[in-house]
Amino acid sequence: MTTTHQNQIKDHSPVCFIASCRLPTQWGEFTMYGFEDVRNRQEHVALTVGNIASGQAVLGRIHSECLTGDALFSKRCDCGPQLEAAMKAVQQAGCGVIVYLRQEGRGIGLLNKIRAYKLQDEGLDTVDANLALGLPVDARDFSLAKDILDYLGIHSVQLMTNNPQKVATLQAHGINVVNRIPLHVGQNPENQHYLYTKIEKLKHFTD
Ligand SMILES: Nc1nc2c(ncn2[C@@H]2O[C@H](COP(=O)(O)OP(=O)(O)OP(=O)(O)O)[C@@H](O)[C@H]2O)c(=O)[nH]1
Ligand SMILES: [Zn+2]
Repeated sequence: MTTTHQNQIKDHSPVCFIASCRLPTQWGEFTMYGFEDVRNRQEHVALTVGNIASGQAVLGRIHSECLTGDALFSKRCDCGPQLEAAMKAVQQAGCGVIVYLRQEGRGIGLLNKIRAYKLQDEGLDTVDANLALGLPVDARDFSLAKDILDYLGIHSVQLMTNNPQKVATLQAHGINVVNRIPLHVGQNPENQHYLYTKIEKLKHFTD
């Protein structure tokens, strides 16, 4: 199906709404909304529960794609357990949103992330591995999340994250982050150094 101009979220937005459906999961049912970034045909989704457009601050997470952690059970990171915890929390609250952005590997893509993982196997940390490849430490564009939240009628969130940059960037794009909810799950011996580097170099909250 081709994207039509009238699905565009806003005049200036590169994101188009395409379709929505039910998504039953082991934790309960979500509504899944599919979006397309017309610049690069990248596909993103949002999962919602309950009355998200009431004007109240909505419990939410902006999750970045991590094929290895979200789908392949990798212990190198904490992404899978964070996604699971966020989906459960939204279901328990009876209202909320998960915006799932397909910005794999902090935006460098899956194959570059594998290259970065190889350098980490040889001793570099998650930041220096990206730099050694001549790639940005973090190439994600959170403005897409703003456009998707706008489409859903959400202007204010209680954000589940440990990443101060994510909060700051969302605020800068006009999403009111009224509260940050720590999300410390999925620690294991394999991701100990990775989590340490996020705290030391990327200044993630330890709470
Ligand atoms: N380049 C690169 N990306 C990684 C690595 N490990 C995880 N990622 C990606 O990092 C993204 C998750 O970002 P994180 O920095 O772990 O956490 P965050 O989403 O910014 O912060 P939280 O909201 O607290 O989870 C996903 O896109 C993963 O694919 C790595 O070693 N190298
Ligand atoms: Zn991950």
